[in-house]
Amino acid sequence: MSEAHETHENGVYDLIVLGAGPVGQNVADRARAAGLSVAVVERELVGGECSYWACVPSKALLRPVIAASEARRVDGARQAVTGPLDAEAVFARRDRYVTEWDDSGQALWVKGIGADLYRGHGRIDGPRTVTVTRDDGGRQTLTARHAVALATGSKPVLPDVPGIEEARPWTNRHGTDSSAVPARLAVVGGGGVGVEMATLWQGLGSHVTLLARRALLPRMEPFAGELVAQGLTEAGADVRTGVRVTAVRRPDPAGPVTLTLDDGGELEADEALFATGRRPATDDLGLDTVGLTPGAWLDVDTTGLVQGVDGDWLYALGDINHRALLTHQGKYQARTAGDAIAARAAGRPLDDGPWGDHATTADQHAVPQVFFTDPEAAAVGLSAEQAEAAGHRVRTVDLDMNAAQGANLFADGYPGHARLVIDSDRDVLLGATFVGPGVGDLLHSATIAVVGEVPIKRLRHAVASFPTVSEIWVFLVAAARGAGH
Ligand SMILES: Cc1cc2nc3c(=O)[nH]c(=O)nc-3n(C[C@H](O)[C@H](O)[C@H](O)COP(=O)(O)OP(=O)(O)OC[C@H]3O[C@@H](n4cnc5c(N)ncnc54)[C@H](O)[C@@H]3O)c2cc1C
Ligand SMILES: NC(=O)c1ccc[n+]([C@@H]2O[C@H](COP(=O)([O-])OP(=O)(O)OC[C@H]3O[C@@H](n4cnc5c(N)ncnc54)[C@H](O)[C@@H]3O)[C@@H](O)[C@H]2O)c1
Repeated sequence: MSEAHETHENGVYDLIVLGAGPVGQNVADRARAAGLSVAVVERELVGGECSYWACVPSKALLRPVIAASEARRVDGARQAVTGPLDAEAVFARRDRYVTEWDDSGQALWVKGIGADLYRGHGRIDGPRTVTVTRDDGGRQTLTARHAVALATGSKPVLPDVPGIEEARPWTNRHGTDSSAVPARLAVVGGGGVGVEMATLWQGLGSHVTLLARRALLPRMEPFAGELVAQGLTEAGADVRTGVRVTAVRRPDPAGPVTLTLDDGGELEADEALFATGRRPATDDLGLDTVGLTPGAWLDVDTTGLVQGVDGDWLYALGDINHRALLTHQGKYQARTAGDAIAARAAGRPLDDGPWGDHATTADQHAVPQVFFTDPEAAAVGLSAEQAEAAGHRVRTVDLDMNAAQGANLFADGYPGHARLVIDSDRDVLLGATFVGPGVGDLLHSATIAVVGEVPIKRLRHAVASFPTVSEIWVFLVAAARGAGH
């Protein structure tokens, strides 16, 4: 295998990675560990959207909101948490986690794994060829011996309604990098970004109105969105479902923004944050030079190879393949593809059957997700509706979380609910959903049960410690097996 420094001068690498978000970094790391030479191309900040305008700043900002709320759920601690959050201190905490939007540490990490970092906009220019255009207009051509991995992520979508551009709406960018609390914030969209942003800004002192076309968190079990809506309402937010925004206006650039709604009403706010979905960052990637459609999500096989491109050299990992717009799932795809690229480069056979080393089988069966709302909503695998739609014969087991004494000790009046979705034919879990304070850290137990296809009968022997929130498993499994077990 060639070393990076040998190839640097002529721009030839075993692997070229476009995008240095968490996904690009992981595929680079895995390929370097296997001895391949790697170039990483990044046009903005090394670390990507996740590090600077998505996962990391949102969770850095949300944690103080949730921590204060959790304290208020515990008698004795509640009396000590009386005032509002110190917003300035919360923003300072966020600034530390995003290293003041300075990526030099992450750039050093890329160099530390022995990859070469190219700063600029990367575009494919025919098979195995990438051009990098720097901010100063300078261009460089790189050639890949074995593979090019696209990991350029996604961008927010704004609805096509009159006045939207002039109204200067917030997206996830201002929603995570602002250091001022708007007195009134309209949040449009009831998916993950919408509910987390509503929780966060309401917690920091805004009066939030959340507008959603449908129920909140529509891809989860219905009770998840219902309990999250209830939590937001109790925190003082105005949650309105079944409503659409038809126009936006901000006549005075320094004044408020007004949203026109399809129920005939209007809503005035100081800022409007649109969390109305994502599109792939593939519009300016040179996809047309290899027969693909610019701006489209990229369809990949289980190893991450883009379908419809000859020669087994082009991979698309993370958000842009639309399998699961989640950092952890993208990193899993990146580790898998990095190993597959190394195996293909060395002429080794692939282990790409279900659950093999070179297969992203979990993308289909066991994607875990935690929304850091109050209460938290956590799910893995299929909801009951999704399992039935997929043709499984299913039964469900439902319990309020306060069936576990550990939950009550964790939070007085613990608000929460759990559901297991069980394959009636094989008696294994297809999915699990937990809603309640702190359930995010309960989720991995369910992920292991789903991935491991652990029979419900065997799960009886997975004893949860008393008195933890995890004890809900004991009651769920007992209910799943029926009386007498
Ligand atoms: C508000 C918010 C909160 C979220 N919270 C979570 C969470 O808690 N947990 C979770 O798992 N997921 C979360 N997500 C989703 C998560 O952010 C994405 O799934 C993740 O960032 C995808 O990683 P990626 O590496 O594919 O893309 P990105 O992180 O978007 O990185 C892509 C990189 O590619 C670069 N790039 C793009 N085009 C080019 C080009 N032509 N040339 C060179 N470089 C290019 C970009 O500058 C960027 O640095 C959240 C998303 C949002 C919006
Ligand atoms: N903690 C986490 O894991 C986390 C947090 C935030 C986001 N994410 C991920 O990031 C991705 C993007 O999240 P998102 O919330 O931006 O997208 P999303 O697609 O999950 O939700 C967008 C919502 O906006 C609604 N919508 C679309 N157009 C609309 C319009 N014109 N008016 C009103 N509503 C409209 C949709 O019905 C949908 O409910 C998701 O896959 C999400 O899972 C993850």
